[in-house]
Amino acid sequence: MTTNATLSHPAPATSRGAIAGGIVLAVIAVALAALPQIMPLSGYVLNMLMQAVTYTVAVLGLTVVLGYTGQLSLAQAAFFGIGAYAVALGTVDYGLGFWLSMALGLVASAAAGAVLGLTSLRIGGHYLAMVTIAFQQIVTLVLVNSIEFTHGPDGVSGIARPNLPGVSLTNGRAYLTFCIVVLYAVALGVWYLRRTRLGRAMQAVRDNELAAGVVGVHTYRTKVVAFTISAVLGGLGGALFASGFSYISPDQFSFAESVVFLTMALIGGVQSAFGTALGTGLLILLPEWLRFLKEIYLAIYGLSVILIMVFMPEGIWGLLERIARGGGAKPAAALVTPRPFRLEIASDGPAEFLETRGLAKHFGGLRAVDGVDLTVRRGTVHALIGPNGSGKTTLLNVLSGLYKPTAGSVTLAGRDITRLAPHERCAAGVGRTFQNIRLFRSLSILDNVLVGAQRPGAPARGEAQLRERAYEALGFVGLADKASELVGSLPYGHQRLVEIARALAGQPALLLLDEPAAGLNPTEKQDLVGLLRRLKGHGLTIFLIDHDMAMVERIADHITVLNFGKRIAEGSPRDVLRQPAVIAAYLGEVPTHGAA
Ligand SMILES: Nc1ncnc2c1ncn2[C@@H]1O[C@H](COP(=O)(O)OP(=O)(O)OP(=O)(O)O)[C@@H](O)[C@H]1O
Repeated sequence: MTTNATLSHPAPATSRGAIAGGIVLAVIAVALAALPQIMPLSGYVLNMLMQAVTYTVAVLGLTVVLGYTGQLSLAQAAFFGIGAYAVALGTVDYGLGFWLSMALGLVASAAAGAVLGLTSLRIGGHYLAMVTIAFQQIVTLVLVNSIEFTHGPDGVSGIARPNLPGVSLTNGRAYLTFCIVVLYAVALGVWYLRRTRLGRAMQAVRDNELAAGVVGVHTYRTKVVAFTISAVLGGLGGALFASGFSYISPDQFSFAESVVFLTMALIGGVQSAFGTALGTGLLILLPEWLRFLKEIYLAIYGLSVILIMVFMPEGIWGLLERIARGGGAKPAAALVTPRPFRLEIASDGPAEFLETRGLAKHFGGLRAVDGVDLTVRRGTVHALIGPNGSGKTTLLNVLSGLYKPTAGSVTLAGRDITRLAPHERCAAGVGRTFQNIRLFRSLSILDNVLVGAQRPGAPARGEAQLRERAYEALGFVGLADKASELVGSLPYGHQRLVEIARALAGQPALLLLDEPAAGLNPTEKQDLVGLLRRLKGHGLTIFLIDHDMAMVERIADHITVLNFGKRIAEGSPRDVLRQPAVIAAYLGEVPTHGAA
């Protein structure tokens, strides 16, 4: 570990390929924006470009909700419809003007998106996707059947285009340029979002929701925000679309259109704003290019889509990125000398740092944890041991908030944390690692640790401080030079260290480790013991589960033994490991004396 407090700010590794790619993109972007002004475009081409641009704005919403946050939404056409009908009815029936109508449409889309996101509290995965389909169908039914309000299947015509101060957008070419500028702003925002605290939280939820909560991400709120942003973008795309075509009807916003939006995002590469734009453009242009095939064109179109999806699961953009990276070559490491690792742990408060009283967790009739009283003293290493299935991991899950206890209480530094959610416990100073490593696999090592550093209430604030903190934690575990590598490319032992660094970056006061030595070789175990001793030296309280008795004996100040969910022994390693009840529990023999 470096002792001098020097930190050269980590510049993101920028390859020549990325710069070249950026220049190419910028040239294409400027050329596209200038196209309507410098080239005579037929009405047909103008309409196609208008559709591509307004659709892309809406499909970028899927990048946020599905690409970044991993939540499948099949209602994007419904939000597109809400935005479109707000502008259509607002301008045609109510004389509100474009801007006010659009604002109302965005508010309505945001509200509907937030409500959909709120349902994720009760349900998730496929069921949540079903709810989005139901919402889509409700919107379609309203558009078709509320004839008085929406004009029904006849649709709305004569939708006006807006004006900007000093600029008339009534001309189709001027309006297209305006839509392209809006698209650029949205695409830039979505691209940048990925690099922000919120974007990292979203990606953490996508990669591992359980771990995200434990490292301080408010997973529920993150999903609601993602749904809301996605809905607003859907509404914005729809509002621009309605004015662009001056006529809309319900069939343009049906479930089939939601599937088309989803296909566009997946084909291009849903995890990237550029990929989404590429996929949308391609799926609008492809049918036109294939028209010369006459009656078999639909079959070829369908086949192309299937082939892209099967052979490019990350989409076309994902493939291009992989090629640009040189077939998986490691990105250049940032030259960073981390500051020495610091932990700011309050030294006042009760010596009994973590206490459980009568803690129980039952799964139906199975008493996995059965009325456990536990006291972990401040600044000690406390080990929890016991045979397989004795309830150790369940106890740790109750302590970190992943399981609600059936009975009993948990107190941290005198504060009752029994009812707190995982992210709130993290904010209270509880960090943890998992028996089966739970990292955010598509993120870099640095981004994994940044998610830990940005937990609510952590001292690190701005992006620079967060990076500094993340590098400190990575330097402590000896991985600062690998920060920019993808976490999935690391060997198993190093992945365990990244999990520890992620927890440490959040400045915990208590670290819960679930079998940290599992799968490590003897040298790595030796290093782990050294690392835990150094952490103890920083005043951290450590509560760990492990099966390696030699390691536990070397590192632990105190041991608690569980069997069948009950505490059967407690004390110093020397005493506990020699107790007949403990030996019997491990060897499966019936003790001849009463249990401790
Ligand atoms: N989510 C769950 N639903 C039902 N039963 C569970 C659940 N989680 C754990 N159990 C059961 O609770 C008991 C305790 O399991 P737990 O994983 O806590 O044991 P452990 O001591 O950590 O075991 P190991 O050392 O093998 O990891 C086991 O019988 C297990 O099958």
